[in-house]
Formats: sequence, C-alpha cells, structure tokens
Amino acid sequence: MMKIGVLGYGRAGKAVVNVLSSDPRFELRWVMRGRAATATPLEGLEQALLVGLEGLDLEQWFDQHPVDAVVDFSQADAVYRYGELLRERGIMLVSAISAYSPEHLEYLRQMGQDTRVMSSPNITLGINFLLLAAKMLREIAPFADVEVIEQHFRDKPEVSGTARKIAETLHLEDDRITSLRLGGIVGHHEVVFGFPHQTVRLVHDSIRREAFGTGAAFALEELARCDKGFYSFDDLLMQKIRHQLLNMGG
Ligand SMILES: NC(=O)C1=CN([C@@H]2O[C@H](COP(=O)(O)OP(=O)(O)OC[C@H]3O[C@@H](n4cnc5c(N)ncnc54)[C@H](OP(=O)(O)O)[C@@H]3O)[C@@H](O)[C@H]2O)C=CC1
Ligand SMILES: O=C(O)C1=N[C@H](C(=O)O)C[C@H](O)C1
Repeated sequence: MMKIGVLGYGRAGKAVVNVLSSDPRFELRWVMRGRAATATPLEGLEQALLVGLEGLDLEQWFDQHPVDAVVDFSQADAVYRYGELLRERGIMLVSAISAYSPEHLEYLRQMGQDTRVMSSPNITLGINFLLLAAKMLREIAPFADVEVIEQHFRDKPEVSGTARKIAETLHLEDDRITSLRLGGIVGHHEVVFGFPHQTVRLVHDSIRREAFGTGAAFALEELARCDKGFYSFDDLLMQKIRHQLLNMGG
C-alpha cells in the first residue's frame, strides 16, 4: 500500500483527502496545511494526522512520518520548502498546483533528476482527454476560429491554469481566453471552434472537487510505474493507453 502525504487542506485538498483516504491502494499518513497547527488526528480519519507547516521542522517530520508520495494542493511556492527533501528521499510528487511560474516548473523538472514528478494544472481525466481532442481538431482545421472559456467560483483570483494550458496547446494567445467568476462553480472549461457553416464545442465540467481526488489517484498509480523524471498528466494518460493496447495485443 502506497503511503501518502497531502499538502493543502482547503477547498480542493479536503475533497482529495476524502477520496484518497477511502482508496484501498493508498494509506493516507498525514495532511499538511500552511498555518501553524499541532499534529492531531484528522476528524473522521483518525489514522491520519493534520499538521501545520508554519514552525514545523519539515526534515524531522519526514523522518518521523515517512511517505512514498506527496500530493500537492497547496500553493506554488510550497515546492521550494519540500522539494529538496523529496529529492533526497526519492519521494514521488503529484502536484496539482495550477499557477506555477516558469521558474517553479524549471525547479520541478530538476527534481525529476532524482525522483518522479507529475505536474498538471488540471488533474481530471476528462480535461486531459478534451486537450487531446482539441489538439487533433486544431491540427485538422487550423483555419477555424478558436476561443477558450473558463468559469470558476467567484473567489478564484487567477485565470485558470487549465485555460492557459489549453491556449498554449492550441497555439492561441492568452487574450483568446474568457474568464467568468460566478458563485460556487467548481470548474468549467469550453473550447469553441468556429467554422463557416458549423460550430464545435468541447466542454468539461468538474461537478465536484472529488474529481480532482480520483485524478490524483490515477496519477499516483501511473507515476509509480515510471522511472525518475518529470511528467505531465497526458504523459501518464498515454502511458496507460499504451499499456492497455499492449495487453489487448496478448
Ligand atoms: N490541478 C487541478 O486539477 C486543481 C488544482 N487546484 C489548485 O490547487 C491549489 C489550491 O486550491 P484551493 O484548494 O482552492 O485553495 P485554498 O486556498 O482553498 O487552500 C489552500 C490550502 O493550502 C494550504 N497551504 C498554503 N500554503 C501551504 C504550504 N506552504 N504548505 C502546505 N499547505 C499550504 C492552506 O493552508 P492554510 O489555510 O492553513 O493557509 C490551505 O489549506 C490552487 O493552486 C488551485 O489552482 C485546485 C483544484 C484542481
Ligand atoms: O482553483 C481551482 O479550483 C481549480 N483550478 C485549476 C485551474 O486553475 O485550472 C483546475 C480546476 O479548474 C479547478
């Protein structure tokens, strides 16, 4: 059973903890939040501890509470605090942080020299399938007009990392992204292809944040099959598809 630690216990982290703690493939050992908090059993999940990063001796924590993998739903700079500890110990990292800078991403790639790292601004199977479909249509019909729409809960500060990845994949400028902030929307992404006589819309909705938990579980299982390196979610998706095709081949 894979021992895991989760960073971040906010909107997404809470849902991800619920999913991973009830998955028999994993043993949730601890959850870490940012603000100072003495280690206490997680309510309803007594086998796991909730602890605060502030004021914590992180090296001692990892020594006393070893894990095989860390799942990050906290914030971009957190990786600079724990990255070297994961490299030294060869602990896998599944990072779902959506707003990494190029510098963060370069650091994550360097971590891949010593351990297995997966970073994805959207860790749902659905979005990564939509990305593959959108990329195919863009290559078939480069003449079509294309726009990206993303909708999230009212307090989300930045343009979604998913929308930016979609725009980058389709060779669009970021000004082709329309962002709406409404109520409690978990995550809506839409790619609209405008042809002269027809319109194609590729749409994905994250209905509940548990979708990110099932995506994290998929990523953990697939990343465990990889060698050291830096991977995207679609790298793992393609690995899974190849693995299935080989098995079908007998
Ligand atoms: N890839 C994907 O599919 C998804 C990505 N995300 C991303 O996950 C991140 C979190 O989103 P959300 O849950 O809405 O944010 P919240 O603000 O609700 O939660 C952030 C959590 O991270 C904790 N935290 C902050 N800094 C640290 C740190 N250095 N170490 C450990 N924990 C820390 C906070 O603790 P405290 O409250 O104590 O400060 C809080 O528990 C965002 O980047 C978001 O874009 C979200 C959903 C899906
Ligand atoms: O902040 C969120 O919640 C989400 N962020 C990700 C993003 O910025 O793309 C993914 C998902 O849509 C939810």
